Amino acid sequence: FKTEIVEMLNIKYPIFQGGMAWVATAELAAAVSNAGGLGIIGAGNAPASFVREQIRKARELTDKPFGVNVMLLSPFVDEVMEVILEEKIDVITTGAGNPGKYIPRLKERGIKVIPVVPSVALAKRMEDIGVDAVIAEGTESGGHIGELTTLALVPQVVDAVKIPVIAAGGIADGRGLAAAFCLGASGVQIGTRFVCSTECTAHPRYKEYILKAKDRDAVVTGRSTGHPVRSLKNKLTREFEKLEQMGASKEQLEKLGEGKLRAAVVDGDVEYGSVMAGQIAGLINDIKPVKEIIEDIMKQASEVIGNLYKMR
Ligand SMILES: O=C(O)COc1ccc(-c2c[nH]c(CNC(=O)Nc3ncc(Sc4ccccn4)s3)n2)cc1
Repeated sequence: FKTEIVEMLNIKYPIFQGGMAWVATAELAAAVSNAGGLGIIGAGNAPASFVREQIRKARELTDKPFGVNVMLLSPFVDEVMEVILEEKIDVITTGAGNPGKYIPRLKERGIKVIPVVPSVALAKRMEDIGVDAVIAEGTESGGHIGELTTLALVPQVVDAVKIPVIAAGGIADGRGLAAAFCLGASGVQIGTRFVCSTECTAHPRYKEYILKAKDRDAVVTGRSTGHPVRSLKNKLTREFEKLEQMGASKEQLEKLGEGKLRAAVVDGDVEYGSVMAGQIAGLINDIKPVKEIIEDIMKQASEVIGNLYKMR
């Protein structure tokens, strides 16, 4: 599948690994890049020193291209961008905001910028300011989400912009990759599926909780704060729902959510931590090496597309 995005980034397969905060460390990103996808280090809310260290570690583990995801709500976003400019990273993705103010300096360094967009309007604005591609992420995704589904958002973004579109949200196997191609995407970004990989450094209890999840367990909390987040049902989400029903303030709700992703990913606190995962969690029932995950996706996508062809 030699798509535009494969050519642009000099990768083998049109598969990005989501730059998930706390989860997407150098080990996971390097494994994905070594397997032919685009591994992406998640900067999350971490300071510049952490990001520099992860980049150094990734460079020891792979000589393939890899990216860094900049979470634009991070208090350290400016210093993290400085590190990215200094370290001459090939490509960055961005999330949870508009990277507009950083584009000129990134482009002059030849760094490719691929923002996540939750709407057609933002996709168009991003194309106008010169980004290289967009990741159209549906509400099925884990973590901080928009309102539109992948099936509705992706074709509308594809029709609205000329730059390549990566589909994200609810994709975890070859059927999802084949579906994304049918909608006009040049590739996919996958998150939850890569959490359940051997090389992922998230706590084993976090991975187990995803394996046990069913289709309706990935619920949304925090809509009233303006930053809705999808995570697996547990005591924290029930606490969130109760507070929201009681009309708790934005500050109270954000206070409740603080540090909870780290508690889940690093300490394995799946009861009171924020076990961020997408609606596709119910499809994931095993922990496999990244190479196997990627090769299974490519093999199944070929079979599905072959069968569709025969059905004509
Ligand atoms: O016009 C604007 O500025 C609004 O623009 C946007 C609005 C939303 C998005 C968006 C949605 N999804 C993504 C990419 N995915 C994510 O960013 N997923 C995330 N998961 C956990 C995160 S940590 C967090 C979460 C909330 C509040 C504070 N910290 S970020 N970006 C991108 C741009």
